Amino acid sequence: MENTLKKKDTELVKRAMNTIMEEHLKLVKAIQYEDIAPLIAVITEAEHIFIMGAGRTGLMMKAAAMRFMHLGYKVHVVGETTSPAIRKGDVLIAGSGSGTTGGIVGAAETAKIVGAGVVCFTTNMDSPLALLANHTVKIPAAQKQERDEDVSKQYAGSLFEQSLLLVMDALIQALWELDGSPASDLWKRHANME
Ligand SMILES: O=P(O)(O)OC[C@H]1O[C@](O)(CO)[C@@H](O)[C@@H]1O
Repeated sequence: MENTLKKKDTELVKRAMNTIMEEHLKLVKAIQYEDIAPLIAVITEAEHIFIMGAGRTGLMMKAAAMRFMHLGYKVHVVGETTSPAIRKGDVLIAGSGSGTTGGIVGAAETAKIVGAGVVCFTTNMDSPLALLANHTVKIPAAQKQERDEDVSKQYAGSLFEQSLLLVMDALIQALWELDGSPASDLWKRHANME
């Protein structure tokens, strides 16, 4: 009996993983990579990179911020105590599935006022954040309150949040390839106090 249950649960988890992977395989084909390409110049030319996102979206953005630091960029996570003022010549990179999260839209407005660039990753091209941004990358995933099983069977913004990390990592991988530094150089920047 116990073994049958374990087998059933194993199959359940395996099926869930397949569902997620199938959603990603479909999503990566729908991404407009031409919209991501200009970000290579935007990021390499920025004096400081400011990273922002809320909730789970914010956790993915923080993971990307860490890699930008490993690559040697001057990067700040908006809201952290050591994050300075954004200025002209800097860029704000914001992730928001809905594109309506108040603090992020407010930060994008501030960035625009001082003359900094704004990049956003969102599912919603008509959102206030997308309309404010200089560069908008559409992640073709479900919005957090959209229950369209054809787009995603996962809860809320999960597909968006996972894809955001993958897209940011693809961008970071491309930046690393262009940079050409050996992994040992990046490794020196890893935190040695954790
Ligand atoms: O990606 P959005 O739409 O800005 O939402 C931010 C976050 O808000 C939440 O709804 C609650 O924290 C999360 O699910 C999501 O990651």
